[in-house]
Amino acid sequence: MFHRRLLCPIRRRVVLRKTQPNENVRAEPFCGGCGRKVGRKTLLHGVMALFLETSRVLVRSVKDLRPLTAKRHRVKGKWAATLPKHPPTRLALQHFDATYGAQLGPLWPSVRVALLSERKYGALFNNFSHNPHLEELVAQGCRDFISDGAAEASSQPDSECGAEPDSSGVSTATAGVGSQQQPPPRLSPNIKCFVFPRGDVTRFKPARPDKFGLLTYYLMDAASVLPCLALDVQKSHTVLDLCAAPGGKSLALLQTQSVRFLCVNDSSASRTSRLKRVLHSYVPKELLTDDQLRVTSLDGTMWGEVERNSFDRVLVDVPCTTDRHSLMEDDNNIFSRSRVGERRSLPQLQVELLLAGILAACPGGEIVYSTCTLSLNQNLGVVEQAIQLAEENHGIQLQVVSLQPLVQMFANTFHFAPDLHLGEMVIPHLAANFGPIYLCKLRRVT
Ligand SMILES: C[S@@+](CC[C@H](N)C(=O)[O-])C[C@H]1O[C@@H](n2cnc3c(N)ncnc32)[C@H](O)[C@@H]1O
Repeated sequence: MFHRRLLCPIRRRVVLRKTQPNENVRAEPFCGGCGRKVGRKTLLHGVMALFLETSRVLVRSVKDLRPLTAKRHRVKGKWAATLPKHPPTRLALQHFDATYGAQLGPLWPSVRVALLSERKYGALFNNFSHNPHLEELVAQGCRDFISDGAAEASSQPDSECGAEPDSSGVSTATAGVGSQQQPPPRLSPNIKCFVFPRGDVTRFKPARPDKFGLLTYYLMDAASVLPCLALDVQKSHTVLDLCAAPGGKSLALLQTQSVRFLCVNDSSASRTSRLKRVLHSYVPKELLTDDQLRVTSLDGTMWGEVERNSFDRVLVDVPCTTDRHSLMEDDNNIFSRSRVGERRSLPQLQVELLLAGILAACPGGEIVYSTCTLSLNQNLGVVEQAIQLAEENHGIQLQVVSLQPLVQMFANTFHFAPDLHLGEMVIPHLAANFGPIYLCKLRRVT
C-alpha cells in the first residue's frame, strides 16, 4: 500500500490516503476526509480558498499541491468495498450544479466554491452569563455585526426603499397586498453577535462556562440571527418557535429579553432533548419556568388544530435540504438514495408547517419563514403556496413585509442574493462565508 499527501479542497486539509489498488493509469486525486474525487479545477479552487485564508496556511510544502499519481498494486484494499458508489455528497453537488447553476447563473461558481469551503461562524453573546469575555472577543478583532449595522444605518440618509426611517434610522416597508407602510423594527440592544471581519477566517474558541456553569456564547451561522431580528420581537410579545431544535434561534430570541412567553417545539424527541440541554446551558433556571417557557415535541403541521390565533410572533424555521451539510457530510444526508422520497416531499411539509405557523399567529401577528437552502422550490415556492392556501382554505389575508431595511443594514456583513421578488437570501461568499439563509416575513391582516 502506498500513501500520498493530498490537499483536499473540500475538507481543506492535507491528508494521508491509501492510493487505489490495481490501477495502472494516472488516478484522479481523492479526498481522504470525504472520499470524493478531486478534479484539477476543484483542486485549484481549493488552493485559491486556502490562499484567501492567509492566517491559516495548511499547505506544508509544494509537494502537498501535487495531484496524486497512482501506483501499481496487486491487493485490492478494503476501503474500495466500503466506499459508497454514489456518495450522497456527490449526488448533492450534481443536483446543485444542475439547479443552482441555472438559478444563480454567473454567481453560481463563486457560491459553489464558498459552499465547498469552511463556513464562518458568529458568536451569539450570552447576556445571561456572568461574562468577562466581551473584551476578549473585541481584542481578537471581532465586532458585533448587529450594533455595527444599526449604527451604520443611523448614519445614512433615508434608504432607497421608500420607507420611513425610525428614530434609530432603521426602517421598513411592506410589499405585496396593499404595499403599506409598517412600523419600523426596533432592534433590541441586548442581542449581540460577534463575527471576525470580512476575509478573516479565524475560528472561535469553544465557549467556556462562567462561575454558574452558563456558557458565554453560542456558535452559529451569523446569518441565522437574521430571521430572529426580522421577527421584530417587542416587549410582552408571545412567541412560537415551531421547529426549534437545536435551539440557536430560540436562544437568540431569548437574548432580546423582550419575550413574555416563548413556546419552543420540535417534532423530533432526540432533538428536543438537545434543545433542552442548550437552554439549560445558556439560560438561568429562573427564566425557564412554565409561565415563561414551554417546550413541546409535537408535529408542527398539526399546530393549527391545537392552538390558533394565539401568538404575536411565529418563527417557522423548517427542515430543508440544508445545502452546506448535504455537501459536506455523507452521514444523515438527505441526498442519500434511501431518502429520495423524503427529499421530494420537503416542499409539501414546508408548506404545511408555514400554514400551521400562520394559523398559530394572531390577527396582526407576524410570521417569519426561514430555511438554509438556496432552493427556489423550498423558499419562494413554499411562501407563495402558503399565502394562497391561507386565503383559499382559511380566509386569512397576509401582507409580505419588505426586509430591505435589514438587507441595507447588514450589507457589509453578508452577501444577499440580488432581485428576489419575495423575501431575502444570504448567499455564501469566500470572504464572508455565511449562509445560505432564506427569510421571508408575513403579517396577518385578518
Ligand atoms: C432547520 S432545523 C431548526 C433549527 C432551529 N430553528 C435552530 O435555529 O437551531 C429544522 C427542525 O425541524 C424539525 N422538524 C422536522 N419536521 C417537523 C415537524 N413536522 N414539526 C416540527 N418540527 C419538525 C427537525 O427536527 C429540525 O430540528
